[in-house]
Amino acid sequence: MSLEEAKKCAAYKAVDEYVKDNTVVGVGSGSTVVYAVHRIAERVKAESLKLVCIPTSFQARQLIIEHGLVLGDLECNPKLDCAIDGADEVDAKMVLIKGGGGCLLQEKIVASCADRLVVIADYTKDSEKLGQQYRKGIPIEVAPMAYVPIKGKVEARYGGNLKLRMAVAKAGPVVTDNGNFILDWTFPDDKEHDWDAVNREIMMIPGVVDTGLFVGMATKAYFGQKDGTVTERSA
Ligand SMILES: O=C[C@H](O)[C@H](O)[C@H](O)COP(=O)(O)O
Repeated sequence: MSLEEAKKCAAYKAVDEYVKDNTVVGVGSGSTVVYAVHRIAERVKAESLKLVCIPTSFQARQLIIEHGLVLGDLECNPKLDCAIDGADEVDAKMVLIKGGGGCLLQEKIVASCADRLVVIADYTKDSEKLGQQYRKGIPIEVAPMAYVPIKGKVEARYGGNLKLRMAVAKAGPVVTDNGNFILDWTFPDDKEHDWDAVNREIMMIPGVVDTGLFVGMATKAYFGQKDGTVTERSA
């Protein structure tokens, strides 16, 4: 079974178990979420579900519109029943790295408004420790004018290396949906990190908009496996 099939199995299971009638659902970003939106649309049609979908990115907004789902926002729907989102890595304590696709800020805001954050991923995201499989580092969204001082401060405090994420089909850096830059922090993996404390400290640096560390947010994770089964982890 392909990696895409594994993503699909996890996404379908999460949608089937968590999306209920008359609820407000957060729609995450990335490649795995595409399968979740397909499944939500199938169920809305088959079961006449009444849902309002809150996007976490331009991509998610497009997916909601393309599938004919009801698009909402936090202004009208500040409380969500659940948010379904992908992750770049999930550790044994359900700490997540997110933002590989640059969408961490809106994802974290939407997840913080949801009763539950449900993660959907394939088996390559399931790790004992962060950094075990995802080697691109922890994304940190920053105000463009502050990227050099932030890089220096995080490297001086924690070590490792922060790299400005560069665009692929554009000259210069990636600019997020919110007009910011992303620094990818490859952190030293020779020691244990208290990710809650690290996240709080980095968030205090002026110019840091948010980090891709999601600590104490996810309540459930579904990992699609090579054989088509889905394993689960709860917080
Ligand atoms: O910025 C992107 C998001 O945090 C994604 O949810 C994350 O990168 C996982 O994406 P994918 O499902 O494509 O692996």
